[in-house]
Amino acid sequence: MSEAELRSQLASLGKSLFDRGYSVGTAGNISVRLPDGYLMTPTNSSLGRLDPARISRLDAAWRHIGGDKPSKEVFLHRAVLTARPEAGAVVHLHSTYATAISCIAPEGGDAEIPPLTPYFVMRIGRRLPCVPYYRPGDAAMESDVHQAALAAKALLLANHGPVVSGASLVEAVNAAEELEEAARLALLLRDVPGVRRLTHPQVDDLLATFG
Ligand SMILES: O=C(CO)COP(=O)(O)O
Ligand SMILES: [Zn+2]
Repeated sequence: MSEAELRSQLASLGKSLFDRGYSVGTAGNISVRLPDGYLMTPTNSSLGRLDPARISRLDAAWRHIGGDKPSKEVFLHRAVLTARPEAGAVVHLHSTYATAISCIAPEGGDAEIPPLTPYFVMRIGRRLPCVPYYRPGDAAMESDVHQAALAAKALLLANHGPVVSGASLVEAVNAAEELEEAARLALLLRDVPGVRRLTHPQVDDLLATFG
């Protein structure tokens, strides 16, 4: 896809996420890898009202070279995109249920989202690390996020929200939506007795087929 096409896809997917309540106010940010740099949502912008022409442009060294000032979470996106060379995009949201899980999960450990349905396993995988709390935009988070991203496609920022990567922008958005649904199911069924999880062989089969 051309840069112009990616800019308009970013604006329309941002609006779609916003319109369905995955992001409120100016929460969340999205980055897309280009052959010679990155696109990033501008800081303090609503995902629902992105102007394709004003989306921030960074060069291959992550310097701001065009558009509005980039998200304060540049370090977060850089940590994930450098850890995962196959990733083409990163979506960070404050979506309600995944954020709720980020307030329960052990800092520095893995979030307990049971494998209840195939699509969570297919889109996110086996692990969901929870990076210890940092102030939004704190450059000090980069190393912890990088470590977590080496081990998993998606992670949680403690008491903040989910960060999801994908091979393309569409795949990252799909995975972020799937994570939100899995988090919602996990909380809905948290204290319900007799919940059936996918078995280890079922999870292995999904990862071997779609992983
Ligand atoms: O989600 C956010 C901070 O974590 C939003 O920050 P920005 O508006 O700088 O992208
Ligand atoms: Zn945030």
